[in-house]
Amino acid sequence: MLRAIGLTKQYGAHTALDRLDLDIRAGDIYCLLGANGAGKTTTINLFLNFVEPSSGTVEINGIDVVRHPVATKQHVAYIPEQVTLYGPLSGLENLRFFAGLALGRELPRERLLELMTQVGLDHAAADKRVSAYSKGMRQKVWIAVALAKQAKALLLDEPTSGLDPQAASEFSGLLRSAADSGVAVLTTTHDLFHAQQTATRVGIMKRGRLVESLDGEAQIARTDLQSLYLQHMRA
Ligand SMILES: Nc1ncnc2c1ncn2[C@@H]1O[C@H](COP(=O)(O)OP(=O)(O)OP(=O)(O)O)[C@@H](O)[C@H]1O
Repeated sequence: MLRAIGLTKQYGAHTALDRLDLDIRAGDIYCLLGANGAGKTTTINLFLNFVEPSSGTVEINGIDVVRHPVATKQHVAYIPEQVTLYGPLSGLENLRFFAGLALGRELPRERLLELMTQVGLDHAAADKRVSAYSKGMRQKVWIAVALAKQAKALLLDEPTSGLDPQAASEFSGLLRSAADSGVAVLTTTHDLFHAQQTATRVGIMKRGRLVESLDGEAQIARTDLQSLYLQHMRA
């Protein structure tokens, strides 16, 4: 679903991403780890066509992102670190607006409420102004937009930064249910605990290169992720 082949991004003489190969399938939750500047956000930005590759290929659902940027965007939802919503509007009104933009049609209130409930926002919360929402609640609205859009792939940049442990755990649950319904998830994170709890696959990046891959929950569960991570950072 999310595929990178020899994906490389140069900024002048600096190689931000160096021949990345990734194949993230429906149902995967792929957590990309790495120090500041390792190339994680660059990877997400390439999938979103925010930047163009210097070489290599990037595909969503088998479609080339560079050649068909509009078609590929229909299959993907993106949740940035800082979620932008309209503060004076309620969560439900925000969902109506952003889901409407994504779908090109307005969803009825019952469907919007159903989506809000699905992401753990009850009717009272749905009708509250977003300016009173916590970061976790704001992210839930974006997950609801992704569900409304029936996105096949979900891209997230450091989604748990600034979330308290309970909100982060709820967020993990939402990612897992999205993956269980066949969504391919790619998320960057510095939160090793979140990765260990949530991922079905883990990649560790260093200076633009993927230096470690863990495949499957069993392998992740028996790995001391922190030791492995620090070992790579020290090497
Ligand atoms: N627009 C740009 N122009 C020049 N260099 C850039 C640009 N964007 C990113 N870089 C460089 O590319 C490298 C990778 O950056 P990237 O943002 O992908 O790292 P990251 O792993 O997401 O880091 P962080 O954890 O801090 O978010 C860094 O050295 C960064 O300075």
